[in-house]
Amino acid sequence: MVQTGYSPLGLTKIIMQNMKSDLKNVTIIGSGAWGSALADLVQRNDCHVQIWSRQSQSSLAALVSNSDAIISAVSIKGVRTIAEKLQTAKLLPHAVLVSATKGLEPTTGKTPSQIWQSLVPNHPLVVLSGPNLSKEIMEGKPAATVVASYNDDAAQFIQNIFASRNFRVYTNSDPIGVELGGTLKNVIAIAVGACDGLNLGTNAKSALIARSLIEIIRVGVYFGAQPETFWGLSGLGDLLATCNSNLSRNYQVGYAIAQGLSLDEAIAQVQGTAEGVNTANVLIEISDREKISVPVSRYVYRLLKGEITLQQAVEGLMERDLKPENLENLEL
Ligand SMILES: NC(=O)C1=CN([C@@H]2O[C@H](COP(=O)(O)OP(=O)(O)OC[C@H]3O[C@@H](n4cnc5c(N)ncnc54)[C@H](OP(=O)(O)O)[C@@H]3O)[C@@H](O)[C@H]2O)C=CC1
Ligand SMILES: O=C(CO)COP(=O)(O)O
Repeated sequence: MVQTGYSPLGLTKIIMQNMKSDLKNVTIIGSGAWGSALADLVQRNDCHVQIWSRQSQSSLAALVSNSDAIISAVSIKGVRTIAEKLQTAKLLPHAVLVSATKGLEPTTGKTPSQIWQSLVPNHPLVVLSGPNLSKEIMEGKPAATVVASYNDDAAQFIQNIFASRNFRVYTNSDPIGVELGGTLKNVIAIAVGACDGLNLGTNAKSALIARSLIEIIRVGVYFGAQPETFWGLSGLGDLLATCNSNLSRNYQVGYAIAQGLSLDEAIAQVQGTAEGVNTANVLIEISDREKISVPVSRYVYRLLKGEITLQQAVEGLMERDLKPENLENLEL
């Protein structure tokens, strides 16, 4: 992602002015679980927050015309439509866009930030991702996240908007890595939910998480991410959160399948969006095309497609050819 069309120095000045003024205007797009939690966080920080969803009567263009920060928390299927709306809207010149979606676009294989960047290139873009189960955040429990951007000033601006006593916010300069950590772990959370649903034990679960992190890094490197980003909050951190909590919708999908439910039944039972199902499809298309080895995600994909049973997935993973652990060569 290359930021074009604005002056970083000008942005710094405007951001500093904004930080000093009492009230920042923030628009959150998406009133689902995550949009609502993010709105709650921003509200704690003396910001004027407005939430817009596709059900709103108000015009999005009118709402964002005075926003210092515009935060998109819709699921992946809504990202392009929303970005297209903002493409034609008149935004404040210094407005910062924040993408909080964890998914991959089916038709293009693009990440949300890539979609935003291609459609609204003249505004700084920040990716927000981390181990952030919305229910815990709504309950005011302590959590940490990452705001990543190629533009340091924009990342710091968003850091200040969100940071509070209960929400620790780190900046990072690898947005694509931060974004993919949050996106790809959703597929793994399905695998781990199934592993727990089958009661396969802590050794199996730990092996699954550790080996999955390696395949997440391989995909990340293909997308141009820094491998070390995945050891942080948005990679390992989010993998642990999502694979260890039955608050995770993706984990719930895997668990339900292990209880004998079909994928459709599992999705129907889960409240809200489980992005890992679609992400598995897109990821396998990419890994087939680019010859990236993603064994765990591939078994999740085949399981969700109904090509194999869960038992066959477990056997298939255990019976793969023996090989070195090979932590130095993560591109393969
Ligand atoms: N919940 C969580 O703990 C976290 C979620 N995320 C990510 O945030 C994103 C949203 O998740 P979450 O809020 O939990 O999901 P929900 O299912 O609760 O909400 C989804 C949101 O996306 C909107 N949406 C869906 N499709 C479209 C569309 N075609 N056009 C416009 N808007 C659309 C929905 O609008 P409507 O209400 O009108 O249907 C709703 O606002 C996901 O990518 C998720 O992975 C990230 C971190 C934490
Ligand atoms: O991304 C999340 C936590 O960081 C939310 O996970 P689920 O989408 O699986 O609920």
